[in-house]
Amino acid sequence: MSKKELPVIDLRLAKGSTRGSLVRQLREALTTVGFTYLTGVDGYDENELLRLTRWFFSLPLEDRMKISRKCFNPECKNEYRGYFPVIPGEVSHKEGFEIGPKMDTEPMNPESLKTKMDTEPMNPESLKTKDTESTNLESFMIQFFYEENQWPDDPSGHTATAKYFKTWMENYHQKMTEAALELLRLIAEGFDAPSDFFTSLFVPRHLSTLRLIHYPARTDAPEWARDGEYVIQTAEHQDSVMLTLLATFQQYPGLQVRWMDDTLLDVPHRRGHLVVNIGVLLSTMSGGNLKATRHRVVECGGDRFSVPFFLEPKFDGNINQVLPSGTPQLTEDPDQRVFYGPWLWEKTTKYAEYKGLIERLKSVGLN
Ligand SMILES: O=C(O)CCC(=O)C(=O)O
Ligand SMILES: [Fe+2]
Repeated sequence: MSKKELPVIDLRLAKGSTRGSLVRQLREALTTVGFTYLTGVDGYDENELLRLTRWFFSLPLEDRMKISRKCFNPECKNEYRGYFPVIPGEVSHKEGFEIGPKMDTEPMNPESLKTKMDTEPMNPESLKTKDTESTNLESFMIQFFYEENQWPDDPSGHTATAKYFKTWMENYHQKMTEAALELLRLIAEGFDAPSDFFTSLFVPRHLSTLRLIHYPARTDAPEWARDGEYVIQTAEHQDSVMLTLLATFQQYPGLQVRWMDDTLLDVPHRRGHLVVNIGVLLSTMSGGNLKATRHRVVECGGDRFSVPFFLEPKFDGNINQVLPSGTPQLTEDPDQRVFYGPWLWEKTTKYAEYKGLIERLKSVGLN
């Protein structure tokens, strides 16, 4: 890799005799840089995505707060999916709206999933014993992660736009899921694993998250949110998930990726291209071969919008697996199942915003 810019992958090459070459290109990109541009995603419409994202954040704050997480507005019903406001005093300076997969049937019934999980041992590290308490906690976690999306109903006279927004975003979530699962098949093939090596982790009910982000301009950024000439909007980090498909937009640069020589590379927008990167979970499941590269967002002279899609397994997907030629890294025991849901719960509830929820659970004898 001579040039210092992200490689470009064209998903259209997955069809026909060019697939083998695409598999090799993808493996090279993701085992070195860990980031790539991705084009050729069927139906990807960045103009409409940006228009609707802007529309959402132009709604009165009062309307957005009606569909926020409970920790930001006790009157809301949702704990996990929905709007989150800017938190003053944090380096990460953004508001967002998080959307899970569309629930095709009824919302998840914890009993049906639990019956299935009871036949498979849970990871003792995540959920100590199978006594009543932990079983109740398990039910709570399932309901928490599988809660239904909430949507703006826009009482200010744009009801048709609000309906269109919901349908469009549900479809976009589905399209991103399909593209991400095709990438996982191509990745598996690149490691001489069966094409569907990862598929069972996602079917039938994965927990992937589509996040619309608005970074408001910060005119008076404090010293601790600066790095030399830059104002930081999202501190340097690795994504924790399997794969991220990030939509960026022409007017809003600001993404910087930690290159292999340890310098930070500006990643400009490319028309019709998403940016794909590996998360820690998939890196772990590849025995460290796929790189979960660090990246950050810096202010680009005003407001900024972006839309990452995070591919995540289902609640009872066993994440203690590794592609051929690697050893499982999550536990000492390769036969030990580690389910995604409880693993994610441990991580999610460490955030300050969930302190209140943990207190509530403790007060009723859970957690
Ligand atoms: O806003 C961006 O361009 C990147 C956001 C990001 O890295 C993240 O949400 O994990
Ligand atoms: Fe990220």
